[in-house]
Amino acid sequence: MDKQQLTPENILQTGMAFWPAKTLLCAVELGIFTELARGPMSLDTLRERVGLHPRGARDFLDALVALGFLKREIDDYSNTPETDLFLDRNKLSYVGGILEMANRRLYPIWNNLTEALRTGEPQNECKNNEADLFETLYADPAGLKEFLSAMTGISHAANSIIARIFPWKDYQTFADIGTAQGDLAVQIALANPHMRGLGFDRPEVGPIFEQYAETTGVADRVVFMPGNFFEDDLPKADVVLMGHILHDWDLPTKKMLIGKAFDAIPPGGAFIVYDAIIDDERSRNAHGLMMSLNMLIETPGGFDYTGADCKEWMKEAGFSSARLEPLIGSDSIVIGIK
Ligand SMILES: C[S@@+](CC[C@H](N)C(=O)[O-])C[C@H]1O[C@@H](n2cnc3c(N)ncnc32)[C@H](O)[C@@H]1O
Repeated sequence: MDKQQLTPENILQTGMAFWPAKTLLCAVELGIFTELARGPMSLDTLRERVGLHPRGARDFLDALVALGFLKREIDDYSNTPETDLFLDRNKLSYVGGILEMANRRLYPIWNNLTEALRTGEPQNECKNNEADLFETLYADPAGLKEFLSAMTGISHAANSIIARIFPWKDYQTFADIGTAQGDLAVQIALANPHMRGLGFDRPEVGPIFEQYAETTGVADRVVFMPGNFFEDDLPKADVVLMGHILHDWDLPTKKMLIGKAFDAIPPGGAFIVYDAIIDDERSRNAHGLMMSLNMLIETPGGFDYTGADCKEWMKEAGFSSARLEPLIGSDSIVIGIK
């Protein structure tokens, strides 16, 4: 290619991408979208409600307009249809939990990516102490709530699709392993009134799961089972699911969990694995590859993997077939049939 046709645009946009990211994350932290969900507001009213100094307020709000997250008509600011639906904390459709966690935890620890790349060591709350991440986060009730809500935020869109595209009519029961707040279990139950299931997770998660199942109206068909997948067998069900579980752990643990899933389902049963699965050529799913870098920063041995990797591990565990199905964005599922 002629050098004159080259531009540095992609390089500069990516290098400076923390500007728009941090602008949006601050807006979520400040509750801008929740405030504007009450109705359009002038600069001064909004500024006072969320506590902004006059100096940066106008540029901040107009930057959010220019980024496509707010609208401004005459002198009033309002949410866009997307920010009103997904970033108002008072709506069940809120996905900002993942952005709150990104702002408070991931943004500072990603500042140590270079160190993680040089040492191979986690850079989060478990840096230099070898503690279990979940035990550490869940020791603080606010940390527990933030993490579980973050999981709903990052998984909700894919959960709704899994609840619709899988042939649920052929099955009766499911067990979602490492269920967090339980959004996948809830979406399956909402979309498939004949299905009954459970969410399996560490005991601390129980009350938040149960409250979510109650609020969403499926508590009669979706229950919580406390457990530890290192010590316990997995609950028996026609379909076992693991969303964002395998990527947290090293290869021997991944294989152990796949083996436990195999033992938990009957012949003909299904095991659904769901992650930001990397394309087999490892050259297109940038989000999946960076999710793996997030596992480098967050865990001692976790990593994301390709569909081919996962299918091979399933076959090794005894599954008779395994297939990959893309979901939305960078997410895919791998379905193993026993
Ligand atoms: C990355 S989150 C994934 C949550 C959810 N499946 C999703 O996709 O949004 C991992 C989950 O595994 C759970 N978990 C971690 N260690 C566990 C263990 N030893 N036994 C059971 N669950 C565990 C955590 O509490 C957390 O809910």
